[in-house]
Amino acid sequence: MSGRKIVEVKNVSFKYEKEWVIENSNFSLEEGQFLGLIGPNGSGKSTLINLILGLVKPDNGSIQVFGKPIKQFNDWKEIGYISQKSNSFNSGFPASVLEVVRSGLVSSLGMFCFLKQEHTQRALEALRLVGMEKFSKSNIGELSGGQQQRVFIARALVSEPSLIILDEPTVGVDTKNVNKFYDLLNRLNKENGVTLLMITHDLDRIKKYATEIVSMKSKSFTGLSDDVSYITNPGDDHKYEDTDQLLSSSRELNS
Ligand SMILES: Nc1ncnc2c1ncn2[C@@H]1O[C@H](COP(=O)(O)OP(=O)(O)OP(=O)(O)O)[C@@H](O)[C@H]1O
Repeated sequence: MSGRKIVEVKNVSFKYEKEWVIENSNFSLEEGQFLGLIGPNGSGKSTLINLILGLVKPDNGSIQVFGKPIKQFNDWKEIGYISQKSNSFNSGFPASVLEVVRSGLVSSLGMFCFLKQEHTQRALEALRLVGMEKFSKSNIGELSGGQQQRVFIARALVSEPSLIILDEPTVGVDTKNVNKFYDLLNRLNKENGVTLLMITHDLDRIKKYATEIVSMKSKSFTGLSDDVSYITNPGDDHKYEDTDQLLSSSRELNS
């Protein structure tokens, strides 16, 4: 790992309405990490992602992405995003796997560009990386949830991002395919050097694969990275029973 910070959240506070969702918190992500973000429902994990993607603005504090203040950052093709809703096409959805993957080029090429043979080749290469090349002509809705998620990884990969952010991507995916999906993420991280930030409730698997685990707690983050501030709140009613156990056992990850 290079140690280069590609996301840096400093002293950030954020509220949608009256109540703070994130309060005076710090978080950072380094190039090459596979960072698992865990925490109870409603603790603010997706909100952190929305802040990093610039979809909502912090009330206080600063956010830097790839070394730039988020307001100045515009190289969005560097970041791929996969949500939990990606894998829910029904069988009638009228797009082929190849079309779905090629649509991932829109952010780098612009809405009205003409797709060329070269773009099709890039899409096929991304499908090959996720082991889905032979499904390129299939209708996306005909695939299983797990296969659809692999296609969405390919769609995120086609613009060659340095960072992929995943928000509970395995919801609704069967166990066998979840295992394959984690293996794929591991390969992308280790062999292709893609940095990963993944929200998950799957403590067992994330413990096995992540290089770093950060937990949302008390509107803030706790974790094992030196860069993540550890802030506790004795009045915390957001208890995540497995978190402490997970964190203590995952110390081995970094030792
Ligand atoms: N658009 C919104 N407007 C108002 N409140 C919101 C909005 N989105 C989320 N919240 C609230 O902000 C808090 C944090 O929500 P968030 O979705 O970030 O949590 P989470 O940790 O991702 O939860 P989950 O694990 O259930 O996905 C919750 O109390 C939620 O109800």
